[in-house]
Amino acid sequence: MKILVTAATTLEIQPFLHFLDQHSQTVSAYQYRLANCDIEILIAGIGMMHTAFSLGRYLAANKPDIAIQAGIGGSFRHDWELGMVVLVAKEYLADVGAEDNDQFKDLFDIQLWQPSQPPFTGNSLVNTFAGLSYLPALPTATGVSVNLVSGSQPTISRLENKYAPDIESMEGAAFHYACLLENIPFIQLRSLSNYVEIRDKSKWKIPLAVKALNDELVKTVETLSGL
Ligand SMILES: O=C(O)c1cccc(C(=O)CC[C@H]2O[C@@H](n3cnc4c(=O)[nH]cnc43)[C@H](O)[C@@H]2O)c1
Repeated sequence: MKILVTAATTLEIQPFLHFLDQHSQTVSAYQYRLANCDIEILIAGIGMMHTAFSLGRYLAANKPDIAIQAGIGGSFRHDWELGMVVLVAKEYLADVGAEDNDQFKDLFDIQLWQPSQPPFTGNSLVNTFAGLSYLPALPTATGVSVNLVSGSQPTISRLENKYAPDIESMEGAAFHYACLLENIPFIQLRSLSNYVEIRDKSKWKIPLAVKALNDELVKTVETLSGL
């Protein structure tokens, strides 16, 4: 089995890379052999443009049996604790569109995209989890992907009213889009590093989120590898 693990930054999956260095055979840079699995790492960069380009280039030359995106993200849900890990079931592109005075309209609203045009289901990018031999038992979440991290009450309310999101990231939608178009079974794991609120970096819990994310990533890859 060939597994692709992709992240925006090395920092987010550093403990997983350490695990691979200790427990697998290194084939070449960012390529490992663990039990009966080939594992490739793709550090795609922050944001949807970087993710789409990196993944598009990778998937043009490779066909993994499963792709896993691992990253930290912001939570709209204040009843969810920071450090919790979720499985993202659907993604919205939440800041691509047009402003109409004080209203935001996405590309479906202004009919530049049609609902359910491939690979969308309605106006979202849905993971049916088809073709996966294992699915981590985690809470599922609805994600919004943005270019501009939300940090004002009007923006947060707009996103909550329009998409009812649980979490926010800067890459999830690009990952879903690429995997759906290429028919690659996929899993997006996100751990909650912060709440989506007026920006206060001092409240972020990045080390906690990275540890929880990587514990889950190791478990997932070990299970997929039959360990
Ligand atoms: O300094 C900032 O204001 C800032 C804002 C968002 C993210 C960062 C990062 O350093 C991490 C980038 C990475 O993290 C994901 N992420 C984490 N929290 C959020 C969020 O609340 N909204 C959107 N993205 C988030 C994101 O996917 C990036 O890859 C710094």
